[in-house]
Amino acid sequence: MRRATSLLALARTAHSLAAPNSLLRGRKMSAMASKATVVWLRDELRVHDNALLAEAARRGAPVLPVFCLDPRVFDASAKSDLGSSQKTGARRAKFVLESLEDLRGSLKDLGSGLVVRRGSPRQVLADICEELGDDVAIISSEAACSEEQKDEAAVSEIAPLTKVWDGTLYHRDDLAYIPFKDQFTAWRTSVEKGDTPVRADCFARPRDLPAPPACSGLDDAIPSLNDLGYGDASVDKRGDFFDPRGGEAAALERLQRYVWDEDRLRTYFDTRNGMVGQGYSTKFAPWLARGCLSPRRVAHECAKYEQKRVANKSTYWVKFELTWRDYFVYYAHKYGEKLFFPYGVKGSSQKWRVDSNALRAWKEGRTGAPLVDANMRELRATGFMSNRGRQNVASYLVHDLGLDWRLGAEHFEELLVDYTPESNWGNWHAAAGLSGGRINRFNILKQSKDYDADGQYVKLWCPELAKVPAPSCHTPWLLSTADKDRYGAADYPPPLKTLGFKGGKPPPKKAKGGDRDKIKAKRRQKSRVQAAYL
Ligand SMILES: Cc1cc2nc3c(=O)[nH]c(=O)nc-3n(C[C@H](O)[C@H](O)[C@H](O)COP(=O)(O)OP(=O)(O)OC[C@H]3O[C@@H](n4cnc5c(N)ncnc54)[C@H](O)[C@@H]3O)c2cc1C
Repeated sequence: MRRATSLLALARTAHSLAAPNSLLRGRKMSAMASKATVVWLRDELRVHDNALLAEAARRGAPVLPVFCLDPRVFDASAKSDLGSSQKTGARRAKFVLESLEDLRGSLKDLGSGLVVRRGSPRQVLADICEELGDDVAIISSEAACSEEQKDEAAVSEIAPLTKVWDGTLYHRDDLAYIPFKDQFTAWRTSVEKGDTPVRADCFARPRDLPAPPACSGLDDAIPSLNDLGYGDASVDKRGDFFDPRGGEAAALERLQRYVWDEDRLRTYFDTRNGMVGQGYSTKFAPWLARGCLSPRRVAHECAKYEQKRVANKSTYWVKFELTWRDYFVYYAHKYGEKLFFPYGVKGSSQKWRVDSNALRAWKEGRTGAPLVDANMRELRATGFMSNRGRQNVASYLVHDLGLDWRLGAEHFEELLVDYTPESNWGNWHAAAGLSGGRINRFNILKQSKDYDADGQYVKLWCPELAKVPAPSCHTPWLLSTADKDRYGAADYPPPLKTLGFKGGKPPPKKAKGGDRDKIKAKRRQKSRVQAAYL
């Protein structure tokens, strides 16, 4: 049942018209009667199904789309909050610049344009409003995370700011009467049982847009990677994860290729836990993250596929995964700044260790745990890691090494091309057991056996292990020195943490007599067997 007609929903669709203030004095603050509408774009870099452009076009006044390259985010020297990583790595910066080029082309085709300027949103938008004169209104999406919300508050001081909902599979207004439940399954079930629709009326790609008002910057070149201080952004091709090009055009090509040309949607459920190659999962995430692709567009494509080819568990499961994505958006909305607190939303009492050597080894893929190292090396070399990999390396950092999860989250924030604050920090919360749910401590050896039995993945990213036969490539510390030399594995690092033993520690050497000792000996034997994979 659709809930958009509820009073609460109506109140929300009426938008939040923030009180204007002093930066532009004397301006008549009426959004509907404004002379021009500035569309402040962040992660909505597309023209299909774009709620911001639809709202601006509806108003009829000249429309000026603007993107701010904020040096606190898009600059090689910008640091993460804890200072442990870059705020945005080179590959994501490149992806954003490509997306902006693509969007500018599409907007021009619609009779519009795009201003891209360096500076904080407050500064850039104040300058633009000053230039445009009186009666300017601004439209943005409604951010879930605190940094972006602070920007919104600053921008609302400049001119009337209307925030519209954009970017989720399920529209917030349709969920108005479904209380957000902290556990994913409970929340998803309530959404599905409530028969919440994915809105069928995706905003159509507009045929044209009101022409932009005269404004400097409409024809200026978009800054280059070099201008932002970045160097090399190349991608290692070993993973066969094509170098993802930013922009809506590339996003729609990927959708076409994955769903129709290669017919992979049919088997997604069975392949999604893979780690090698471009086709085991959709790889939609980089485009979804920057809003080059709308999740509703993906859901509608899946529905079309179900009608034309087949409807099965796989075709449902992509929508299921997009529900995870929504869950973290709503989770971030619910918990605000707590998303970034060390002890999470429930005040966990876990103590985190500080060990810069261990952290460096994890980041560089030198922990001596092959599955972890292979994944961390792939991330560093490509800007991508499979979901299976992310779960494992996060669990290893938090539960095996006991290090502060926020340092892991910041490293991901730097490197992931598909980074979003909601999905990244939310998933790290889940990995660190901070959201009140079951704590998933992954057994790295079991995971290696289950998902990389032939060692293909580990050998791809850890060339030192390329000649070690499976399953020993997952437990190189058990090889004799002679075997290490024979297989060329002598340079592979020793393990930071012994895997395969309960609690990560080898059993004590001296056994005492009696029944209890027999049981302990049996457990030890089991652990060794697990370690050796027999
Ligand atoms: C520690 C950790 C950090 C992560 N950080 C991010 C992040 O910054 N950005 C991001 O988009 N995803 C993140 N994920 C979720 C997930 O790993 C990626 O979305 C997925 O691997 C991207 O590949 P894909 O597009 O091929 O996904 P598919 O398996 O094809 O899934 C389809 C889409 O569903 C969504 N999705 C799937 N799983 C999740 C999930 N667990 N949480 C949220 N959305 C999901 C994504 O939008 C994805 O593109 C993280 C997961 C973990 C464990």
